Amino acid sequence: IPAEFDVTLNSRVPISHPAPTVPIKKAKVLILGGGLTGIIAARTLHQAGITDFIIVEARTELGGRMQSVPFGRSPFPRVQVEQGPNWIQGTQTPGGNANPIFELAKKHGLKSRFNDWFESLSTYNASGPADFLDVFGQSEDDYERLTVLAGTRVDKGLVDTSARTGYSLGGAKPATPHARASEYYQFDWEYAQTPDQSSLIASSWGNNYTYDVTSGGFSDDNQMSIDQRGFKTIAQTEATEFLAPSGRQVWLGATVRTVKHSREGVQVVLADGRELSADYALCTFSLGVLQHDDVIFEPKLPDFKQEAIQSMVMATYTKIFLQFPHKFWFDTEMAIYADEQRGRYTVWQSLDHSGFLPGSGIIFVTVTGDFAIRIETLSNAQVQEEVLSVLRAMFPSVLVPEPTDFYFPRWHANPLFRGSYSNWPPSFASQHLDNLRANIGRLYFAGEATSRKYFGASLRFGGLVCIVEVT
Ligand SMILES: Cc1cc2nc3c(=O)[nH]c(=O)nc-3n(C[C@H](O)[C@H](O)[C@H](O)COP(=O)(O)OP(=O)(O)OC[C@H]3O[C@@H](n4cnc5c(N)ncnc54)[C@H](O)[C@@H]3O)c2cc1C
Repeated sequence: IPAEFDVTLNSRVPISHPAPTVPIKKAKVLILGGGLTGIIAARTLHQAGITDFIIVEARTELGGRMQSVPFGRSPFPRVQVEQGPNWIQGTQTPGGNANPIFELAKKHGLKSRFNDWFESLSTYNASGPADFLDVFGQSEDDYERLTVLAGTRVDKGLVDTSARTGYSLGGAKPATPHARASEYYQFDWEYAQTPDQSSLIASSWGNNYTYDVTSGGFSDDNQMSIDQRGFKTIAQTEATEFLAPSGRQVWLGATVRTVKHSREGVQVVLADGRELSADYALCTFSLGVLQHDDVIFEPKLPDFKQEAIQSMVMATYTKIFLQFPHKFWFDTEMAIYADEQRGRYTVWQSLDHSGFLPGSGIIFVTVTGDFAIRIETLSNAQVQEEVLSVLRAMFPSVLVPEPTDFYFPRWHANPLFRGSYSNWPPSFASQHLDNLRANIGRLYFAGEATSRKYFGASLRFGGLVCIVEVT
């Protein structure tokens, strides 16, 4: 309380002095979170003629998990690398449905390139280069059988199982480091958790609705953004097309602490004490944020909602970027490293490649799931040492130099995300998804995790579904 308002501190202030109040900003709709879902929800409202909304975002820019960061040290120019999403997964087949992200990319002239995950691939183990592409080919067939099995179970009305059970029923029981690394590349690298931790049916849905044209998917291409404006440019440029130039519809640097909801409306209290109120609110915060109680709901969310929130998993997918004074690695786009320990620094991608960022000296390795959470507890120096030891094993005849730059984000610890994207565990029932999406009176929910077809690793348009009801 400022001293001039506090009668106990300053007796000259008359006792009748009005109590200090923080002005409440009123809007028709508050959109909580300025990621892609929040932006598209705002666009939907705008198109419906409702312009009295405010996007409330804690970060200093829109885009959410779409985050490009400058990376690299002299003598190389610094380049933008994507610590969040990188690929448009499934683009369009002639005459077929277009992935809405692909549409945005075309509209805003995103520079991207086809990324050949399956044909431009080198393989290594702890002794160096090792050709196990035949084993890898087998793992592609195993994954194909897995998705077919999931479809059969849905058709027969059978219950879900883990993807591990599905693999085993299909006869796939990887027993060697080569087979386990190949399976990891097919599965964990997409779902950010192991087959044991993932739903058979839901993981296959995600795959089919994205890649399989006969199941309503877009195409089997993965298009990688190499745009130096950052992948986020498609979200941010789209937003500037309809948001008021005055900036009144967006509050940046505004961290929500409390969401009070009632039959009359929704009131939001920010970390700095400012308050906003509205007739409706649409919460697009990540599943991880909801799970972690970073935001307090008053009254508490009902039991059915809390059960749904806690039943899904916010998985972690971490890219570790390294820059070296010269390129000493493979000329393919991708590489698999098969360690004795499943999932230990398995998937490598060269950015210093003619199709991507040639001459950049950059390579990155991706880790997922529990291993990704584990490295967040280590220091940068410890992780760098582990990664370098793997590179030395992969390239025994090379004197692997010290990197000129090294970086990885800590998605799991980040209070605005608490992980990278959602994954369905085998115990997740379909009803949980309905409950995750369900509104509580005037408080609506959207975002990546609330999408039945595209939860997890595909950019989400969940906001569209809920906002129709709001309008
Ligand atoms: C490492 C990684 C790799 C990925 N790879 C791909 C890929 O290649 N292709 C693909 O299609 N998808 C990928 N994804 C998934 C994709 O990024 C997400 O599905 C999508 O960005 C989710 O958008 P959203 O708007 O639902 O959520 P978010 O982007 O999380 O938006 C929610 C917003 O809420 C804000 N927020 C959180 N808490 C608060 C608070 N208390 N107060 C105010 N604001 C708050 C956050 O800052 C954020 O901006 C990846 C994600 C990650 C992290």
